[in-house]
Amino acid sequence: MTTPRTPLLVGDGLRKSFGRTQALDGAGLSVSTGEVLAIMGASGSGKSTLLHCLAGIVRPDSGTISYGGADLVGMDDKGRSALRRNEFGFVFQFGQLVPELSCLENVALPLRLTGAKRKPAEAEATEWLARLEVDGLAKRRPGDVSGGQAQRVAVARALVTGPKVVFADEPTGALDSLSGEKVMRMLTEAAREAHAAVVLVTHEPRVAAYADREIVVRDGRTVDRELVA
Ligand SMILES: Nc1ncnc2c1ncn2[C@@H]1O[C@H](COP(=O)(O)OP(=O)(O)OP(=O)(O)O)[C@@H](O)[C@H]1O
Repeated sequence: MTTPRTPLLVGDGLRKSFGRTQALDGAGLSVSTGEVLAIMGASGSGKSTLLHCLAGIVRPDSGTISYGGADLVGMDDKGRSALRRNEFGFVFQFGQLVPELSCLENVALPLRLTGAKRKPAEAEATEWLARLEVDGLAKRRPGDVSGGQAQRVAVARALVTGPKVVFADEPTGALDSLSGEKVMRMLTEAAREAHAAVVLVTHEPRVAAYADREIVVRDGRTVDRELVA
């Protein structure tokens, strides 16, 4: 899993301020197809801002981001939304599932948004729920399942469109350690099988242990884990 591969997503010299707070001060990283990369660091160091920049959610003040050779910083909002919808998947800490929809409808939603008809979308969603071992919850609403189950539904939803990159921001942050381990194992196994890269923000070493490689963010700058004493 650690053989060198062609970088898929590369950020370099990224700077971003919110008012007088400098969240990023020259951060950079690269992730390759099929690679699981953990971004670690203390609270407020800039991890989420870095992930949001790389995912095309937040535009950096300066620096470059290349995705498959395309310039993500210079791309217009329409192009960035299309990329997020078609090429990226997202798993956040909590609250990402639509409460009014069933778990099945939640997983089918990204496919529906890309124009798929209800039946094939739900058939695909059913397969993903089964892979994440939550197919028994298909008809339930997110509010009626456990936190760990909801995160596995969220992982199914992130992967259902066959994304090239999955961005996961503290995906186990609201879970007990046992449920967290299960979510991480399933997320990384499913992503590896699908040859998707994973960019994972976490402050927990146990969670980062599922990654192929770790980088650390300190005061808005990135350092390779191997170089950190
Ligand atoms: N939308 C925003 N508006 C104002 N300040 C922000 C915003 N987003 C981030 N910041 C600030 O930028 C800095 C970096 O925040 P960021 O969320 O990226 O850090 P983090 O390492 O992910 O933190 P945590 O582990 O606590 O989630 C912090 O000082 C934060 O308060």
